[in-house]
Amino acid sequence: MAASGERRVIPVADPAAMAKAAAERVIARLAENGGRIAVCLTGGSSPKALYQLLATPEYRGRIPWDRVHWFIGDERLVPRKDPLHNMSMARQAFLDRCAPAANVHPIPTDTADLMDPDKSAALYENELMAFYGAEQLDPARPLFDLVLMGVGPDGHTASLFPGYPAVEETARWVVGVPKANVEPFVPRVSLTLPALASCREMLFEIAGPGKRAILTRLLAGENLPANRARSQHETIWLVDQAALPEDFRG
Ligand SMILES: O=C1O[C@H](COP(=O)(O)O)[C@@H](O)[C@H](O)[C@H]1O
Repeated sequence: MAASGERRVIPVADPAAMAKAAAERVIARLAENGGRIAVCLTGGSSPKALYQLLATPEYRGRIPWDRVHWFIGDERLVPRKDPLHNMSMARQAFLDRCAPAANVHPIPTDTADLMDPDKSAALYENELMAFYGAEQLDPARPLFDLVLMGVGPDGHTASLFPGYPAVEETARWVVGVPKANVEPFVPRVSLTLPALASCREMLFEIAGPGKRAILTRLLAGENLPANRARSQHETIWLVDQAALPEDFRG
């Protein structure tokens, strides 16, 4: 196991192998906790194959669904039916078929007065604090058993974009992200680095040739949000061959 704050890069062949490797890590991490389990999901395209795999007979029976609670690391303030809605993607891929409805914890986005990122963030922060049972994170008792993450082409992770204040937040668990340098942009809500770090494992999935340029910068140590997102315990980057820069290929 990697020491606190360290990151381990695990190369995999392709997106299918990545989904399988990620699914095995999910199962192993869930098996370590005999009580109530908290998983923070991610949006984007990268985790979809993993989510679909978790609903297959091979994996479905290995997950203690009644004990696992599913949160989301960031959300766009769009209606639930919008394809950009991160939790809806996870619901369609596996949660709606497998998880008890009460164990799915979406960021609220679906009423007109909640289309305000700060309001939505405050509500989700309250929900997380109520679930955790405290308003301060205790390093000895992580908020999440597992946090899944992805990397955007500019080095953002969750909805923590380079150069925007949300990346520097140290007190809040969840913040509104009213703007960022992406087009088209819709207001977002994101867990902060301290909240995401409060986990036993942070697992990134990074795949495809479109990720190679940003991965080269990240592996060179550039100060970007995805490089600053580290678990207090174990941080794993699953990277497929197409995304891996030449220097790191075996
Ligand atoms: O904007 C987002 O992008 C990142 C990366 O997404 P991917 O499609 O490149 O995998 C994702 O982690 C985040 O949840 C999402 O809101």
